[in-house]
Amino acid sequence: MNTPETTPPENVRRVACVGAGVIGGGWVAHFLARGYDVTAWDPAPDAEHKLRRLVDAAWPALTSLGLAEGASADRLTVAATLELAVAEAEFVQESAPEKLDLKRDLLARLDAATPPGVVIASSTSGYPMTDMQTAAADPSRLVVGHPFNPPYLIPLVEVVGGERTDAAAVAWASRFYEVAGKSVITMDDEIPGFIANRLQEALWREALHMVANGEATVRDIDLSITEGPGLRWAVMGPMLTFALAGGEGGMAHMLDHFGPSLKSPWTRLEAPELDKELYDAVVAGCEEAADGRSIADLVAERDRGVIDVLRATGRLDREEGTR
Ligand SMILES: NC(=O)C1=CN([C@@H]2O[C@H](COP(=O)(O)OP(=O)(O)OC[C@H]3O[C@@H](n4cnc5c(N)ncnc54)[C@H](O)[C@@H]3O)[C@@H](O)[C@H]2O)C=CC1
Ligand SMILES: C[N+](C)(C)CC(=O)CC(=O)[O-]
Repeated sequence: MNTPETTPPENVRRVACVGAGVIGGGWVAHFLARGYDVTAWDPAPDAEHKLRRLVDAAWPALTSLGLAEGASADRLTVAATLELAVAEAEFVQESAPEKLDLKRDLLARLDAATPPGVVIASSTSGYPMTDMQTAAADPSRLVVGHPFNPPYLIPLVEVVGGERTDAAAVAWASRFYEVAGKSVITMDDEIPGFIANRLQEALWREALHMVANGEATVRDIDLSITEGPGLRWAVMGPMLTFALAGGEGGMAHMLDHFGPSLKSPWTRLEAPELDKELYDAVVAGCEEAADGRSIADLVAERDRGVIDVLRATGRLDREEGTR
């Protein structure tokens, strides 16, 4: 993959974002705030309008976090074609809909149009790159770079290659994301759902079971995390958090004490049937929880809250590469 044309991660100036919805738009906002020139492409007729609106909505939060020198929303160009978007890119982030055939064809098209040696990353939430890279002429430069919503505030990116990805492309992408201000987990193996989504989906599956069985409301589910473990998880992960549950004895005492409860029939990890009743209950519960606030209101509220948490836990003061 490493050809003479490959720009060192530290020297990248121009990034292309292909697919500019919730996540692609969030990536655009992030890269602009970090001082990159960004070229975007999305086939939807109203995509440019929506993208610029998303960037404008995110900009106050990004300004309050601190923009990179020279960063400006004016450094966004919306290209008329995919080919024009990637023609001068030094890195490409694909964020098109989560459909395997579409990703396969799109990555092949991106590979054909992008200059040699340039790494192309997919935002996929769970497809293994091995399954997405099958139609590309040069699959060696294709990697997964899985972000979290919104990519302009949540630091984590999970990076992994496929069977035909060159290890150099994975290393390059991981370093590039670090330089671009993200926290990176690089995986050696293609774990289904990666790491964080596997954890989130387990929690979500249990939540849906409880709603389906009338054991908890949508509000109960959300409150149980925001007023409970979620507060600790922003500071320490579930492992260290539970180590503290063992007092002076730490994790060893915690396991001796509570380990046997692992076998208690608390969970229902089989996925519940997402039938109309459950679907309607979850949608109605979220509308009730929103209590009249629009999606734009909730996005602004979430962004303020995440920034407060990042600030309160000292993450904004750390050196380059942590956000
Ligand atoms: N929404 C989320 O919370 C997260 C989503 N992701 C992943 O990001 C990717 C994008 O998801 P969202 O932004 O949520 O979807 P979205 O539906 O908000 O945006 C998808 C965009 O892709 C465009 N599009 C449609 N066909 C296309 C094509 N052939 N080529 C390029 N663009 C095309 C659409 O016009 C739309 O603007 C998916 O792979 C998803 O799994 C990753 C992390 C979180
Ligand atoms: C719901 N989702 C699976 C698309 C979520 C993600 O992939 C990551 C996130 O933002 O939580």
